[in-house]
Amino acid sequence: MESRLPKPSGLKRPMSAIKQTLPTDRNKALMSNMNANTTYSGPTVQPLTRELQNIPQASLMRQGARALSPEPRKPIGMQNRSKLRRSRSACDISEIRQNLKRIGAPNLSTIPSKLTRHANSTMTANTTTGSESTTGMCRTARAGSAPARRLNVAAPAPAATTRPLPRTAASTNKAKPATGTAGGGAAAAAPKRIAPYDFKARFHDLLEKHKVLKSKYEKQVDDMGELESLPTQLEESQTKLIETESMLKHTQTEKECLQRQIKQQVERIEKITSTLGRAKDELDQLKVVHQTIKTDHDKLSTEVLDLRLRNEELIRSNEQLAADLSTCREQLFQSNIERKELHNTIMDLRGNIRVFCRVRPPLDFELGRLSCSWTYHDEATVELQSIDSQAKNKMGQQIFTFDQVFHPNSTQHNIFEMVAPLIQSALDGYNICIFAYGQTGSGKTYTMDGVPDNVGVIPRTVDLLFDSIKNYRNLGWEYVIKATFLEIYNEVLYDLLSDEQKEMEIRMAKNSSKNDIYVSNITVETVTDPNHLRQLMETAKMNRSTASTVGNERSSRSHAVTKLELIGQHAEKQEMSVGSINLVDLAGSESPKTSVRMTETKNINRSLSELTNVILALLQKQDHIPYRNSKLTHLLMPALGGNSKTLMFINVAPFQDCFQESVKSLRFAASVNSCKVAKAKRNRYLNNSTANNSSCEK
Ligand SMILES: Nc1ncnc2c1ncn2[C@@H]1O[C@H](COP(=O)(O)OP(=O)(O)OP(=O)(O)O)[C@@H](O)[C@H]1O
Repeated sequence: MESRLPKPSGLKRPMSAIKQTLPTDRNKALMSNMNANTTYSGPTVQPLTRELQNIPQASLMRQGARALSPEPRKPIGMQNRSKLRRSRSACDISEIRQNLKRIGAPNLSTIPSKLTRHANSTMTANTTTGSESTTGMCRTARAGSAPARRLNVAAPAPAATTRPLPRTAASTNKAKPATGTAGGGAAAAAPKRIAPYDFKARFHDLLEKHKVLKSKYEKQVDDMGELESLPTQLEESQTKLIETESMLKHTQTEKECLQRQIKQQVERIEKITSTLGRAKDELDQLKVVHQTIKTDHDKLSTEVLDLRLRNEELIRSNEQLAADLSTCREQLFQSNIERKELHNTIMDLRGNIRVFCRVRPPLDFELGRLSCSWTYHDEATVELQSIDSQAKNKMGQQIFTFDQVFHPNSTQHNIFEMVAPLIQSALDGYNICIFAYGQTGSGKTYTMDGVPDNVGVIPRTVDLLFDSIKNYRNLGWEYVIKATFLEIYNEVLYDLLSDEQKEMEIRMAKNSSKNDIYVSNITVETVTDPNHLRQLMETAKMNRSTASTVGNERSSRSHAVTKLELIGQHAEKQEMSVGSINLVDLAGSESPKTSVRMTETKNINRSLSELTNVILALLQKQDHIPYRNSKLTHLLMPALGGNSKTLMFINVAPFQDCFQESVKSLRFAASVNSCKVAKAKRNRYLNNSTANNSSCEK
């Protein structure tokens, strides 16, 4: 086939000037600049890419021209051939890649492997063809394999060691005969130079190169994409860096905080250590104390054992004593009953109505008043004489005998000594009535109430009652005291513990002996202690009607009756004892001639007169005793009628001007003293029977 192509000899080798302008060289220069700047800033292979893009186009153009134009081709100019020569071989690509590796472009690391793969595939594909290009590509691959392996190393290798020498090899091969076998496998694998006229071979060669370069280009494009993502990665890295810095700051803050805490903990540990030291010292001391206590404990344990033995002996002894005590108690109870019987027998022998006469002393402001002549023959007999001779002749010698006579020097204590046995009888279940009778200003209230610094019968009775109750408690008796305070003024009853105006009547108690009476609507207070009773007495005293009289500015113009009911129970013996004490402060008797309150005086004198009549009727043992003729006698009926022990104080003033009234009172008292009253009965109830439905023991 005749070819109109110029002969190969006509082809000229590329000029060195052209070679100097190869993109490879430009890339080398660029890479060296980049290495100098130590920074890689993006797609440094752009010029190479543009030229590489031109290669296939030129190749296609030539192919197209060849395919489309059967006409003889235009002679390829020198420039075209130099361009062909300037087209990059695989060695050039390896050189570029090495440069990229030197600048540390991490995304180009895949190039050698692809090159290697491409070279291998090319070698495999061209093994069958056995063309020179295959050998050349293998050389290229081998030349690029070392840098390819080194691309995976982080630090770029020196350019001298990694720089491939494709053209040198090519020139060496070109200098040496292609058929030489002395070089062994390397010489045999040297690329066979394509004849300049073998356009087909060259075309294939170029095609292969194009494929390689195209794949390289694609790889570069991929790498470019990856490189383009570097700013984003950089931003992310910066963001991460900022976050890391903030975390670092936070960590430093936490670290400082932890250091402070550590410091505090260290101080605390030091404190605890010192405290522990002190505690250890204390522990040592306590151990010593413990040892001492343990020794004492051992001693005490021994003593306890002895004491237990002693206690057992005492328990046995105590049981024996308890049995003896029980026997003694029984004997004491029986003895107490006998004592009560004997005591009350004595009281009976002394008389159920006893009369005590008391002559009061003149007061300091009364020393100028004339006194009668008083002669105290013995403790029971008193003689009274008027100092007026005319009256003395008329009245004669006045001698009176009573159960007891108290002269002006007698004290409140002397008086109460004689009263106390009666109070004891009240606790034994008897009704007691104590009243004071006498002229106004004679000392009745003084005897019954006394003055604050020298109390009379009623306050002393209260004290004695509560003392006796304590003693009776030891004998098994428990007492309850109920108190009422009543006033009779102008024949009307008043409750001294109440301010209310209410209807009050003296009534007979149902289902009882005929002498038992009670007052309706009266306030009954249960007294728990002496002070409580004194408060009640004070209230009653304040409520009591008083009015001034000629004889006494504080003279009471009414009868005051204080009643104390004593209810005792013996749980073991199931016995009950109910006694009462009536303490009566009578209104003073007064002559109507000297009185300025006639109505009061009339009522007072009438009630006192009725009291005299009742006592005389009792003395004469009349069938009818006029108790109901006055409120006073009606109220005192249980006390006068028999089931009672009555004590009457006759109070007299020592003065001459009181002589007539004194004689009158003393005569009345003497008549009462001679009155015989039936034997008193003890209110004793057995087996929890009540006072109202059981019969009294006689
Ligand atoms: N034994 C006494 N020792 C000292 N002073 C007494 C004695 N008896 C009475 N007095 C005093 O005499 C005065 C009159 O006594 P008291 O008030 O007791 O008489 P009275 O009989 O109660 O009079 P009335 O009937 O008017 O109430 C009082 O100042 C009283 O302190």
